[in-house]
Amino acid sequence: MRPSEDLKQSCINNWSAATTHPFCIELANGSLPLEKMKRYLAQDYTFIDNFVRLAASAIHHAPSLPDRLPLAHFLGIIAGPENTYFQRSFDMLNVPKSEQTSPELLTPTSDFQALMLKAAKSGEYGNMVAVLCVAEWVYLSWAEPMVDAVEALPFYFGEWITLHAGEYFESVVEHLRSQLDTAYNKADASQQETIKEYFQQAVLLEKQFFDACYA
Ligand SMILES: Cc1ncc(CN)c(N)n1
Repeated sequence: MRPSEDLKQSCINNWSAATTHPFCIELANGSLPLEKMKRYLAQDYTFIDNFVRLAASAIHHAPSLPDRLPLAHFLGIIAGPENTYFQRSFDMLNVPKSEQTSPELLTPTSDFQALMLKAAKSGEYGNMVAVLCVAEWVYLSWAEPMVDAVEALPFYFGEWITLHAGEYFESVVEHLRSQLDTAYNKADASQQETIKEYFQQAVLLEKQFFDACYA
């Protein structure tokens, strides 16, 4: 079995809770209360900031140019269409400027930021791709089955699904999984344990992030 699949199975309960979360189900059927979506968007925009920093660090530490380029390309999507999605959604949902730039952080948001910065500062590529892989793979897993619902949804729900589904996004997740598989296979037993801890902590935080925004 691929190491990434083994890692996922090692925390399958939290994985399943995150990828079938009522927040995602209600987003996809259009019944998610707008106050919850606004809270989520404001928290997630701060998540994106540290995600970009972690991805930049992973690009720097990747073993070769072919390993670097897919993530570099994906950063362009985050800086472009994904960033524009947030701006358009903030406008449409009347999220105040102060909430857009400096919301009071919920505990899972600050814990996730700390984990991303810790992974970046560790200087270990395996730790970095463990966290990045979880963040995108969890989103592919919940969003992909929901794509048929998109047409009937307002853009602030529908585009959040399409940004995390489809052939291109699948290729991003496949890239992160194969980078994680390789880094894990090359690591010694103690480094493998550390990679596993990052992976499991990131899955737990994905679940807690939805819990906190949905509460
Ligand atoms: C918390 C979280 N995790 C993952 C993603 C996927 N881009 C996100 N936007 N926010």
